[in-house]
Amino acid sequence: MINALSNEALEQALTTLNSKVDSDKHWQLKEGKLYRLFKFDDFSSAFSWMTKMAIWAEKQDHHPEWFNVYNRVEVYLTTHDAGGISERDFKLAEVMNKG
Ligand SMILES: C[C@H](O)[C@H](O)[C@H]1CNC2=NC(N)=NC(=O)C2=N1
Repeated sequence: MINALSNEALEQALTTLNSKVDSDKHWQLKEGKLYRLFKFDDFSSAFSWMTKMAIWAEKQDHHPEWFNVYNRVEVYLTTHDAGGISERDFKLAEVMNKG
């Protein structure tokens, strides 16, 4: 079992995550989930990134909710088991930022 982060811990973790990257790479809270838009050069680049992330996600048993159209991937992270956003979502967000 894993706990959802408190609002305070969530804001703190979000600030730390975003402090490492430029503002076009920032995550935000949307619909109660950790959200970021990723943009790639083309579909091939987007999909190869998704494939790499999918393999990592499967190994961790923690999976993204995502929507791909051509070179754009919208990612929403949440932890159903915790009923909110947990450390696992922030770990996955870090991995996704690195690509
Ligand atoms: C049974 C299995 O461990 C769970 O359903 C896992 C699978 N992947 C998951 N992915 C995400 N994002 N959140 C979860 O709570 C979750 N739970």
